[in-house]
Order: sequence, then structure tokens, then C-alpha cells
Amino acid sequence: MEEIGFLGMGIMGKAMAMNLLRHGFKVSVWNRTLSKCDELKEHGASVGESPAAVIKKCKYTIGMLSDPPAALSVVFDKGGILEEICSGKGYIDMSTVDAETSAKISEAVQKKGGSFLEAPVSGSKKPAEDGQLVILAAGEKGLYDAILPAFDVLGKKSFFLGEVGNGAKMKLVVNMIMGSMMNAFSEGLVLADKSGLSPKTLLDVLDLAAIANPMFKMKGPSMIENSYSPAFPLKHQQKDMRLALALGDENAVSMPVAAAANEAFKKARSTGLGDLDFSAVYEIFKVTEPSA
Ligand SMILES: NC(=O)C1=CN([C@@H]2O[C@H](COP(=O)(O)OP(=O)(O)OC[C@H]3O[C@@H](n4cnc5c(N)ncnc54)[C@H](OP(=O)(O)O)[C@@H]3O)[C@@H](O)[C@H]2O)C=CC1
Ligand SMILES: O=CC(=O)O
Repeated sequence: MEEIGFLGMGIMGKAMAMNLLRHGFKVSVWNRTLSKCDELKEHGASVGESPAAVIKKCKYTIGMLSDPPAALSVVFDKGGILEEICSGKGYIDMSTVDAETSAKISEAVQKKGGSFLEAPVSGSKKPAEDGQLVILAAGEKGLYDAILPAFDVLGKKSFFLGEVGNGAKMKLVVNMIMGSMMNAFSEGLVLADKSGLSPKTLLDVLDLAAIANPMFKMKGPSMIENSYSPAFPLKHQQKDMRLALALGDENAVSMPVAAAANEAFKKARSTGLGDLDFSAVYEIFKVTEPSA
């Protein structure tokens, strides 16, 4: 396949671009903080000086940026995608954003004659390293078909969900559920501990019960060690809760559980836990009321 552009060398983008390189793809990368491209360069990637420079060089370019302002910035700002995107080129945004952000980008890219696909992913740092992501694509089907060889390397399964916005919405629903589960899990760990049970034994029981799941299994042991090395940064999980709640507002869906979870993530951010893993929300539940 032709050289693939990759914008955003954060936790996910770096792992995904590395994976493409490992599978023999030629990759051209860009990151706002340029030094984060060094390791990729050592593994054979070329480095572009701006998103526009990468788009100019590559037929297909993937973006993996933190949030809606970042996703919009690489498209609309000086040196951005719009300066070089044209007929025959495609942009695939794999960031987690809301449907409105995706639609804005899609419209602008198409106005210049380019193709657009949104393709947020489910799965964190390790699945990204192992090519085990779940890809939630929507937009131009021709671009989806063309980029599938790369998706087959990045993920274990790709879904094509129709018109732009459906991928973003699916991702927000999934992460709203994940964030709510992480809150219930944290409360349960604290309740076990405070009521004299072993949190470690709780993990063993949960793993054999009807609610066993990969997230509890993966995060539980590090949480009880108070270890929160970021795989999925808490600030991004809170962004996803916020965007999912806005989707709930638009559709008049009452979401009291997600709203409470969002408050806990906000509180965690306000106490400086935003750059840690989202499982650090556990710390919020450990804080006990001072006795009167
Ligand atoms: N980590 C995870 O487990 C998962 C994350 N996601 C989603 O993937 C996306 C990326 O996540 P992740 O890699 O963890 O995040 P990181 O915070 O590790 O990386 C964010 C990236 O966005 C860039 N960026 C931020 N602001 C701007 C801006 N204004 N202009 C240009 N670039 C900018 C950063 O550049 P710089 O280095 O210069 O700061 C960096 O490359 C997010 O939308 C997240 O919600 C989805 C699934 C799993
Ligand atoms: O967005 C995070 C994930 O683990 O999926």
C-alpha cells in the first residue's frame, strides 16, 4: 500500500503508527510537539513539518488527536490539512470527538474535493500496540474500502456504520458505559475495603461472576496497588463523558448514572489526576468524610 500519513503521536497515535511500520507500511508522521516523532523516525518513519506537508506527501492520512479543539486545529489552522487536501486524497480521523466536530471536518474536506472517514477506536494502549482495536468507522465507503488493509493491521474488527457522526456516537455510547462501570467498580473496591473484605479477593470473585470483564481484570490489580500509569488518560475519559451527556441532552435521554460518573471524573481532574489513567477516579472514592 502507498505511504500513510499519521498526525498525532500521543499514547495511541504512536502505538498505531509503530504497528503500521512493523507491518511494512511506509509512514509519514507529524506531531505538534515534534520531539515525540523521534522514536518513529528511528524505526523508519519520515517526519513532516506540518499536517499540510504530510497530506501533500500521502494519499491517505490518519489523525489521532486528543479532543475536538485538537481535531479541528489540525484541519483548519495554518499549515493544516485543508491547505493540501484535494481530489484523490483521503483523511481518516480516529480521534474520539462528537458528531458535530466530525461533520465540520467532513464538510470542509469534501469542499476541497477530498474524502473523509471518521474512525474512532475502542481499546486502549495495549490493544493499540497489539493491533487489537475495534474500529468504528463512518463516512465515505470508498475511503473505508481503500484504508481497510491498514485497519486490518490496527484492529481486530472494523465496523462500517454509515453516515458521518455514527462512528463518533457509537464511540461515545461505549465510553459512557465504560466510564460508568469504572465508577461502580471503584465504589465496590472501596466498599469491600471499608467493610473489612479483601479487595484482592473481590477481584477474584468478580472474575468468576456474571459481570466478569476485561476492564476489571486488567485495571483491578493496578488500582489496588494505587498505580495509575496512563493508558487511557482520565482527562480524555471525562471529555468522553461530557460529550456523551451532550448527546443525551440532544436526544432527551435521561442519564443519571453517567452524570454522576462525570462528576467523579471532573472532581478527579480538579484534584490533579487528569493525566493519570482513568482508573485513578478510584482515589476520589477513597476520601472519607472528616469525623465531626
Ligand atoms: N489512550 C486510550 O486508551 C484511548 C484514547 N482514545 C482517544 O484517542 C485520542 C488520542 O488519545 P491519546 O493518544 O491517549 O491522547 P494523548 O493525550 O496521549 O495524545 C494527544 C495527542 O493530541 C495532540 N494534540 C493535543 N492538542 C493539540 C492541538 N491543539 N493541536 C495539535 N495536536 C494536539 C498531542 O500533541 P502533543 O504531543 O504536542 O501534546 C498528542 O499527539 C483521544 O481522542 C482519546 O479520547 C481512544 C481509545 C483509547
Ligand atoms: O477510549 C478508551 C478505550 O479504552 O477504548
